[in-house]
Amino acid sequence: MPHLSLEYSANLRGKVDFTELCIKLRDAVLGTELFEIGAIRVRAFEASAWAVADALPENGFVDMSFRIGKGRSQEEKKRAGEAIFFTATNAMSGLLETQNFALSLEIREIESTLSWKKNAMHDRLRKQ
Ligand SMILES: O=C(O)C/C(=C\C=C(/O)C(=O)O)C(=O)O
Repeated sequence: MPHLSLEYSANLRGKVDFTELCIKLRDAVLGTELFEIGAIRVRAFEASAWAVADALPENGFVDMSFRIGKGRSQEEKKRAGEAIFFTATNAMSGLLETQNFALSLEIREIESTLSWKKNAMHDRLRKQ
């Protein structure tokens, strides 16, 4: 399943609407037309402890990890990454204007022989 997981420093709570950001990122992933709707999962986790750069208390981060199945070309993976990063950059443009914020994204491929899944949503969504 394409999993987009965000980790963020707790000092961003209240500064970013992470529910809204997850929805925007889901839309961005879907918009690439590289992933099935029923497979997309986006979520955000708060890090209650962090130390970033020069450790100023106002320093914060959002780190995104996108885990996907194998089979897409390098160009397709780059396109997906750019769509995600563009959406996140727009959503957090205010933070990026401060000198206390870092945003990152990494795409990793899931080894299919070491991955198990059942997804009850495909049947419903493939009928639409
Ligand atoms: O292959 C994968 O694990 C990831 C994937 C799709 C997964 C599902 O369809 C699913 O979990 O239901 C992908 O498209 O990258």
